[in-house]
Amino acid sequence: MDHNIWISFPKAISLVGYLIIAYFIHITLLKPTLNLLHKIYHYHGLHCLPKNFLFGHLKLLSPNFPFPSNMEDISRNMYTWFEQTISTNKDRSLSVMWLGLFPVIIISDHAAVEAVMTKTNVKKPFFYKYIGLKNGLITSDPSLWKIRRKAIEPFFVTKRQKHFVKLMEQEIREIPEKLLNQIDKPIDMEHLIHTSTLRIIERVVGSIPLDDLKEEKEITLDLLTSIEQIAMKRAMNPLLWFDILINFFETGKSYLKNLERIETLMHSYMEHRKKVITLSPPKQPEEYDLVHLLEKHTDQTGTLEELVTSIAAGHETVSVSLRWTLFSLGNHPEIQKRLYHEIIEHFPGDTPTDDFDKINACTYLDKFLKESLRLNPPVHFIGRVLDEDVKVNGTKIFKDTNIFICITSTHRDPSIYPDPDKFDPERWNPENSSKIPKSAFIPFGYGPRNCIGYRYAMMELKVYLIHILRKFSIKSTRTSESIPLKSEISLKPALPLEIILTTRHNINQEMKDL
Ligand code: HEM
Repeated sequence: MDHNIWISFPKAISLVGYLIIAYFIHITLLKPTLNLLHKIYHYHGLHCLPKNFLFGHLKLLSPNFPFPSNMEDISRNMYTWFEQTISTNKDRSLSVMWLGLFPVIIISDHAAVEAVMTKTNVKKPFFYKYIGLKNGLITSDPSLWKIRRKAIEPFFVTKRQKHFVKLMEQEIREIPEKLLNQIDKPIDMEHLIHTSTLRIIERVVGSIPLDDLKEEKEITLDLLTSIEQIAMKRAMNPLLWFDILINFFETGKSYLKNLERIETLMHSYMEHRKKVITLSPPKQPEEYDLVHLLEKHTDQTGTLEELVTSIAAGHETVSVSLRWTLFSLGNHPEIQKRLYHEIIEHFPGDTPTDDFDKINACTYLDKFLKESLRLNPPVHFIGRVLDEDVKVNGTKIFKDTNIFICITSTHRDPSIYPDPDKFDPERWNPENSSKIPKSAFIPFGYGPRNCIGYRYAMMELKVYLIHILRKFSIKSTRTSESIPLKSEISLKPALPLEIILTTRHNINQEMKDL
């Protein structure tokens, strides 16, 4: 009897071992494979561009696949892919992007946006992590996101915008002066605006004086641009999805090095900030920067994550929007004239533009900017992964599916925006705008994970426009339609947005000219 027990014990041990291995295989291999097969079967009937059975749309997006392609090709193809997919989907039902065998569901209809983007427990798709923002607000998972969002939200409330606008004014009032040697010839203000928006956000969130650390700021711009581009390259090539493999590619190596360099830079910004604050500590509560606030709620790692997130999210988006708004003005002299009138009525001569309430009284400026953000949203698609199944336009989207919301398409829905390609600020008159569903205008996202900096962004755009427009009249060298677009993480013009600035010597003369 005893003998039998001793024989069955090792057997029992091996049985448990087999069960553990079987469970492990089930969890790591079998379950995900079955889930994937189920999704492939479920989504294969949805609208999509012609695809390869195994590689899906990867060759369309990344022409050298399986080898890394040139970034310019990927970003242009990506935009073209979106355009063709949406334009061939007449009823705005769901579409699919097939990254190999992996489906990404594309939505654009405002009802679908409402169904997906109002969910709170959302994760971001896998490729967001390539942007290098770690657990910063944009990329963090729901549990950490809730804590950090609650902590950071007070920093961006309206009361603080009144202080931000004063800081913005300090930088932006210098811009017309800097442009004086560039008048009467075609220019793209990309570098000037890009540097300037970075200087402001670093001043606002990290107390870095506008003129300090010039070299570091230039390097930051280059590094963030390069990381954004490689992130897109990684997303479009499954071989680059694995951290372990990117080390075998030159771009992968330089990407990792760039991430390290950004971290080092953030440390040096923090060091510099310490010195600045010791020399001149903030006097009023509104002068406290974001780092002050973060230090109360998180450790040094968390503070750095949020610092780099707000710097990355808070300069390029504003910069691209501003370039588009100036370019659009240069193509619409009538709109420019009306805006100019409004601006000089509220801010004649060199009146400082740091009066929050007066800026908000410029209602046409607000409508004009909304129209510009509708037609040229700097972020043209955003991603979601839901933790529950959701029914969208009659089709079930399973939990854990990658979903892209295509903002450019949401903003050109003809049933919401008649004559959608027309640049028409009048759409935003109260009697018209009251008919536009909130989920149909989403340049700053929608729902709980919307843009935390949207008031800041709108205010900054307004201050820039007031300063530039009251000093210069603007003509564009091309039409908006002739500018090809490319899709990196943000949507960018693939050609310079050239404008010609002319000094407004004399207001009366200018009125006649316009
Ligand atoms: C015109 C300028 C801007 C545009 C078009 C824009 C657009 C967006 C969009 C579409 C999202 C949602 C992303 C998603 O759901 O995945 C977002 C999120 C975010 N934006 Fe902006 N943004 C702008 C300016 C700013 C500025 C100035 C800041 C900071 C000062 C900022 C900080 C953030 C942050 C931290 C998030 C993540 C919010 C969260 O998940 O809780 N953005 N932005």
